Amino acid sequence: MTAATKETRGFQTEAKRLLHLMIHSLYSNREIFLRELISNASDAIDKLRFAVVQDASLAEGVGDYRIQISVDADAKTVTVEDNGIGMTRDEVIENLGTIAKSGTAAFVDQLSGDEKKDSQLIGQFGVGFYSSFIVADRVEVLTRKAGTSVEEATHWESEGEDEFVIDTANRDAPGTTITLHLKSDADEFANDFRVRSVIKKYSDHISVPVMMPKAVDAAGAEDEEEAAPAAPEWEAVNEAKAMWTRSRSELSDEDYKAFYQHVSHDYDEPLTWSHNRVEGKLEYTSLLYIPRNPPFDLWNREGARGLKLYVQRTFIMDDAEQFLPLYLRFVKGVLDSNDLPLNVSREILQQNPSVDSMKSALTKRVLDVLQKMSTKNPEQYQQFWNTFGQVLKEGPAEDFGNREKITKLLRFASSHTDDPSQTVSVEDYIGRMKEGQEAIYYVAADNHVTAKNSPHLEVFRKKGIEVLLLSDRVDEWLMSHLMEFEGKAFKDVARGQLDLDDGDEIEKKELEEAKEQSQGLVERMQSVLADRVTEVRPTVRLTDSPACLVVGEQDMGAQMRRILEAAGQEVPDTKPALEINAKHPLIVRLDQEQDEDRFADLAQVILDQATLAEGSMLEDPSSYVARLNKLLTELSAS
Ligand SMILES: Nc1ncnc2c1ncn2[C@@H]1O[C@H](COP(=O)(O)OP(=O)(O)OP(=O)(O)O)[C@@H](O)[C@H]1O
Repeated sequence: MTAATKETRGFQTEAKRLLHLMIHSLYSNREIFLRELISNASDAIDKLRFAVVQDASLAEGVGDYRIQISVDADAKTVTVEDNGIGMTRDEVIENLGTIAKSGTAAFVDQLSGDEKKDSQLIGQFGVGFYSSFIVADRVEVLTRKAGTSVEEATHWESEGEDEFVIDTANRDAPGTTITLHLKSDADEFANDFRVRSVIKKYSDHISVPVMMPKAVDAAGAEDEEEAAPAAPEWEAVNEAKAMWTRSRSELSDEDYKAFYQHVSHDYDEPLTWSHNRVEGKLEYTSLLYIPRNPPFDLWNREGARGLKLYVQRTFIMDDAEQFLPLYLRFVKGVLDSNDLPLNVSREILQQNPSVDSMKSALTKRVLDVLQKMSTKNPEQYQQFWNTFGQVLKEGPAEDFGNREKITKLLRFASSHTDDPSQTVSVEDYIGRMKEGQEAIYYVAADNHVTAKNSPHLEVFRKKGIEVLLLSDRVDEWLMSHLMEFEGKAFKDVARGQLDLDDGDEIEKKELEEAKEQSQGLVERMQSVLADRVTEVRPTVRLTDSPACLVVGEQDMGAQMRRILEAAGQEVPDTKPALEINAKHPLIVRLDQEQDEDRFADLAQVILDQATLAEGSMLEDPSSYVARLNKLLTELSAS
C-alpha cells in the first residue's frame, strides 16, 4: 500500500478556466450549487445500490440510504453527506481535479466572457461539483469508497483557485461528506430555513430522503446555558419517491420541470414531455422530455445521449443509447423496465429482444409527441424544428419503417414564401399542388439564396408551381431516402429531363420547334463542350437565364458531390447535360457567331456561368476569367 501522502496538485487548465467563468456567470443563480450536490449524492447512492446487487458485502455499515444536509450558522458552513458509493483517492483526483467530459476544451473555447450568454451555455454543460465555489471560498471533501477500509478514505480540500490538497484520512462508513465554507456574502445558505426551501424546490423527485436535523423545540432554545449538543434527529425534507413511479395526476408541471433539470442538467424548461406506464407483454415506465435547447455536444457523435435506465427502480446506467435511434438523440428522460435483469450491461442490452420492442415503442411515442405538438402548438413545434430539425432529417435514412411519420414532421423553406425559415410541411405543399401535378418538386443548393435564385426554378415560377428550397448539408442525403409521400414522388428540379406533364400543349410545341431550330447550334456546341457535358439540348425550363446544368436521373446531385469532395471522398466522375434557352439573346448571338474561336470561347463561358449559378466551383477559373476578359475587350473594341 502506498504511504499516507499529502500532496498539492494543480487543477487541469480547462477546469481552472471553467471554474473561473462559472463563478462569475452563475452568480445570480447561486442556490443551484445545492441542487448539484444533492444530484451527485443521489447518483452516488444509485451507484452503490446497483453495485450491491452484484456484491451484497458492499452494503455493510451503510444503513438506510439517505442524504443528510446540515448548516452551522456560526461556522458559516453547509455540509452535504451521503452514504453512496464514495470515491478512491485516484477517483477524487480524476473527478474533482479535471473535467473528464469529452468536448470540454471545445466547450470552454465557446465561452465568450459575456456573462449572460455564458451562463446559458454553462447551464447546458452541467456545472456539477464546481458550482460549490460560487458560494464557498473553501470546500472540503471526505470520502470513502464502498469496499475499502476505514483508513483508506480521502480528504480533498481547495479554495477553488489554482490547486487542491489531497490527503489520506479515516472515515467510519463508505460515502461522501462535502463541507462548504461559505463566502461572507453567501451566509444566507448557513440558514436552516433557506436551505430547506431550496431542497424542497429542487429535490422532491429524488428517490432517496434528503434530510435535515429536526428543529430544536422552543423550550430548548430558551435555555441560555450551552447544553452539550445531542446527536440531531433527522427528518426528510423532500417527498423521496422516484418521480416516474407516481401517477400523472399526482404530479404538477413544476414537478416535471424540476425532474427534467435533474436528468438533463439543462437549466431551461423542456418544451414538452410524455409520461407513460406500459403494461402487458412488456412492462415499463417511460418519462421522455423534448428539450428547448440543444446540448453543447449535439453534433459530437461520441456525445452523451440516451435515457437514464432503471430496472425495477434500481438505477442501472446513464445514457442508455439502445432505446432510441440516433436521430432522436436530443430526447432526455428515464426508462424503468420490469423485464430486464438487474445485472444488465450494455452488451446484454444489445442482444436483448425486449430492448428492440421498447426501442420501437419509444420511437413511436416520441414521433407521436412531436406530431401532436405540430398540430396543437405549431409555434412551439417551429421552435423545436429550428433547434433540432437537422437532427430529425437524419431519420428517413436511419429508420425506414417510420419514414412516413418522419416525413410529416419535416419542414422546408419553399418558393411559396421565398423566406429562408423552414416552415412548410409536405402536407402544406400537397395542399397547394396544381391540378394534375404529380410530383413534389425541390431544388438543393449550398445556401438559401443560391437555391432561391436557381435557374431551374424559372419555369416553375412562371407556372406558379411551388418548389421546396433545400440548403442544409444533410438535405440531399435526406432526399435520397425520401422517394415519395402519399403517392407523390419527390423530384429534384435539377435532375433528369423536365417533364412537368401538365398538358401544356403550347409549351410542347415550343420545345419541338426549339429542337428543330437549334439543331445546328446544338451540334456546334456539343463539339466544343464534349469533354465537359454529356449533351447540349434546348429546354423550356428557362425564362431569364441562357443555360443551366442538369444531372442525370441516376447521378449524384451537385450538393452531395461538393460535400463528399470536401470530405476528401472519391466521387464518381459523371458529367451533367447543358440545357440552353434558345430564345435568350446570348444564345441567339452565339448561334450567329461565325468566328469559330469566338464561338468556342462564348460557349465555354456560358457553361462556366451555368456551373457558377448552381453554386459549384469552376475547375479552371483562370481560363474562365481570361475568356471573359477577351470577350469584353473585343466588345469594347467593336
Ligand atoms: N457525492 C459523490 N459521491 C461519489 N462520487 C461523486 C460525488 N460527487 C461527485 N462525484 C464524482 O465526481 C464526478 C464529477 O462530478 P460533477 O458534479 O463535477 O460532474 P457530473 O456529475 O459527472 O456531471 P454533471 O453534474 O454535469 O452531470 C461525478 O461524475 C462522480 O463520479
